[in-house]
Amino acid sequence: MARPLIQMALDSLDFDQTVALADQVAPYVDIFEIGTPCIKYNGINLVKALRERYPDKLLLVDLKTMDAGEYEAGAFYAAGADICTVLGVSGLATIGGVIKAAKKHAAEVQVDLINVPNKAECARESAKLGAQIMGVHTGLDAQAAGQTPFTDLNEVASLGLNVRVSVAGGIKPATIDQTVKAGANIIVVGAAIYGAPSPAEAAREIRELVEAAAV
Ligand SMILES: O=C(CO)[C@H](O)[C@H](O)COP(=O)(O)O
Repeated sequence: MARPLIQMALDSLDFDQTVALADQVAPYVDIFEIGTPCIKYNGINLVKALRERYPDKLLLVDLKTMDAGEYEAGAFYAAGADICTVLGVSGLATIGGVIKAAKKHAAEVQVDLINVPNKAECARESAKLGAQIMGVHTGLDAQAAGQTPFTDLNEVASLGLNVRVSVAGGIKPATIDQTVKAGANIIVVGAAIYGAPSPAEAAREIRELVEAAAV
């Protein structure tokens, strides 16, 4: 089994803290996600800063675009994003717009299935349009209400679509094994790393657990 990629969700609002956190976990993660609150607060200059600082890392900008897909995402691809996210609930026109912008920059699109009623249908239609990554995602507010992404992950991963499946939503060391076994290709971790006493140690532990589960 190929090792799933590890995506660090950089969800701080502070520019310098975000860069410092990226520096701490860089040896252990494959993708830096500039989280939605972070990108809203810090803007495109943070994309440019992380692109320059980490030319070899994958950079995902969690725009969660809801409208004007090509217009909104284009600037972030131009600034160096490898992947931008678009909400599945936005509709196929907006998803198609982000895909159009991505193609202009040889970049990729993740459709965030958060709060999508029929995730299988949205994933199928988005894949037909050319979206490369389906994001199974239990958001922070849904987590606070006790929800997890695992049922949705099993459903989307079992569709057999020619896409990568990303999973986010409270992933922690205790759930890494089941996440890998369920077929996730990208594992997103935020609070379990940035909320740890040592984010570097937490990221190292996550990396070791992912490698062990993928054997
Ligand atoms: O996109 C997000 C919230 O909307 C977070 O980045 C995502 O949920 C990962 O963080 P955590 O591991 O803390 O759930």
